Amino acid sequence: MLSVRGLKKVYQTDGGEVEAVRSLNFDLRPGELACLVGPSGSGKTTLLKCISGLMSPTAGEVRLNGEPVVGPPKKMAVVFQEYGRSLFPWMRVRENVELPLKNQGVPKAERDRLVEEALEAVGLSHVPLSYPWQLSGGMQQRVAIARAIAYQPEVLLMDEPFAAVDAQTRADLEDLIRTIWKKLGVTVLFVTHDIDESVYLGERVIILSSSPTVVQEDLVIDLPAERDQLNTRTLPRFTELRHHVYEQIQLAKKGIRPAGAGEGV
Ligand SMILES: Nc1ncnc2c1ncn2[C@@H]1O[C@H](COP(=O)(O)OP(=O)(O)OP(=O)(O)O)[C@@H](O)[C@H]1O
Repeated sequence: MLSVRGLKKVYQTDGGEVEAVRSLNFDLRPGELACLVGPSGSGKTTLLKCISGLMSPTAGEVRLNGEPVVGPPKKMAVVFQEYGRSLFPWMRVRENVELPLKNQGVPKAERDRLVEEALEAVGLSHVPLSYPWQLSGGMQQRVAIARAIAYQPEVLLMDEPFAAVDAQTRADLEDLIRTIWKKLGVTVLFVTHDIDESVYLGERVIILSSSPTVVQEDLVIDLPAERDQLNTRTLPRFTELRHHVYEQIQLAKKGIRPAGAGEGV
């Protein structure tokens, strides 16, 4: 469904060229939930900007359902880390969720239904008339998630969406993402700094090398599909996978790449 081929991004700065991403190759199948981890500065945000069509790559391409991505695709939604800046403070919760649908020309009755369903899915049906600043950080991030899913995307990109919320809320939001993902069958690419989170959430973890970036490893997460915060995290296999991802990131930071890294799928 989503294909990244030979993706390269070089930024032009006053200090010269910065090669953020050298050559990235991977594919996401329809309905897959993949996490993306890598050392700080390895180009995760750069990659998401290229995938979402917000920025053009220097070379290579992104394809969605076979079509090259040259601008923001209709069937893609993005949730950013900074919920405080991504919601409009002068709009009520339901208006924030409704806005992209309005912009798309979705008729009023259908908008109402989609907004209601999305708020229900994230457990916020009781606060449609609140303003974002009247809600906790975790609730604001759930509004951002509701806005993304109301839009009925085929692909949901998430850029460290839970980095700014407390640990307990984070655990709840992780479970919310898995529930929504299963219910909607949406393809999710989830960027995180948190190794445990990547293993807990993903069916796959794509580990990036340090800059200039290639795929260090593309790891299948063979944990049971039914996951819960207590039992899954205490499984011996969870510990093994977490250990493995951690080790790869440490190697990536030292610039050590396993044989075959960067060759793609
Ligand atoms: N607009 C820009 N202009 C110049 N260089 C940039 C720009 N954006 C990012 N970079 C550089 O590209 C590299 C990758 O940055 P990017 O933000 O994509 O990494 P990241 O993996 O998301 O980082 P982090 O995990 O710290 O959020 C870094 O060296 C960064 O300094």
